Amino acid sequence: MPAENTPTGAHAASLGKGSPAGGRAPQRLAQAALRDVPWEVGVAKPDPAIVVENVTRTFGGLTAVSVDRLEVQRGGITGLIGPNGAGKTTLFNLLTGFDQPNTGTWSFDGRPLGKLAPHQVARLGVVRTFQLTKALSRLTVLENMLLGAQGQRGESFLRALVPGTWRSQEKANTEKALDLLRRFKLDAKKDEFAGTLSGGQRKLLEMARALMSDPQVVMLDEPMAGVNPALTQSLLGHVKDLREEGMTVIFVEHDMDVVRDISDWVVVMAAGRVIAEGPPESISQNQAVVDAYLGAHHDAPLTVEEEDQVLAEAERRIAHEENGEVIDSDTTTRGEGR
Ligand SMILES: Nc1ncnc2c1ncn2[C@@H]1O[C@H](COP(=O)(O)OP(=O)(O)OP(=O)(O)O)[C@@H](O)[C@H]1O
Repeated sequence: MPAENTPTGAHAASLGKGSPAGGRAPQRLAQAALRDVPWEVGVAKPDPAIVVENVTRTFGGLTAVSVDRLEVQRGGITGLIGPNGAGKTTLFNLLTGFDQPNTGTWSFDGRPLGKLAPHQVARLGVVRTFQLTKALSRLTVLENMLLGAQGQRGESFLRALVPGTWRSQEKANTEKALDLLRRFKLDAKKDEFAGTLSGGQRKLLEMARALMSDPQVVMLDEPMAGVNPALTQSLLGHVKDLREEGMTVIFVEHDMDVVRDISDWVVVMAAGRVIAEGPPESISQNQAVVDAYLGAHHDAPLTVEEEDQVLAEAERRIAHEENGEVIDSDTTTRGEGR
């Protein structure tokens, strides 16, 4: 059932955006559009922004992604869930040009996106953030934002950093960056090095930076991971705001409470495949999902081996984060951001 509350919270109100057609809140529009869609894998959506067909990606003998068909409804928030190694990040990498598939096609608004580089995909309106944030430690927060202004004239950020050579476009970019930093409450940090930000603030910067290119589709890879509870609420509000502004949001998340809270539709992956999709309330009723994911994650206590795995994974992630802090150029390559 659609929520009764109009989701124009403090965040949305602060944006001063008008309400969409018919005065109905986007959450209700997205949920209404999806209300009669059957809970079936690969099902057609009334107004798909993204359509994925027969996309496979293997690494050696491992099939990381094998998606026959997936449509993502425009203007809604789609949660992408699944156990570790299900292929969620690889699918993000493929859809945004950071990796190339073995087979398959995908499109945004009917335009094929295959074989495009990430910046070309971004110019067409599809951007993503990374699980491990890619804020560049040795640039200031504002400079990081200017790097996000892709697809616009005078885009060389180096030029934008040299006083006296700013063009109107770069001035506009700076104003836009400052507006976004205010919105994400990072304006006071604009001249600080991104490396001094907390993990949560980096997530905010990552999201703010993604918005510099005026995207229509925003793909967020674990936007809440590692963020303290106070900032989680703020991040959740910002994700809802993207929908308020008419954007299509796809996000990867492990926390089912978060998924239930903000998703209009949930897609479940396991072993590279989509094994279920439907509104959030359909997911916990789905036996395949319970078997592949929820049961394994939430019901059974961890075995000693599983605990060791969790600890090893945590150590790996911390090591990555520490490495991430010394990244000094935006040289994203295949498979990065995992
Ligand atoms: N560059 C790579 N080289 C080799 N194997 C890879 C590479 N990238 C991903 N894989 C493998 O592909 C599978 C899917 O990984 P992926 O990171 O997409 O899963 P995920 O669902 O995002 O997992 P998590 O929730 O842990 O982030 C995993 O088995 C992973 O080890």
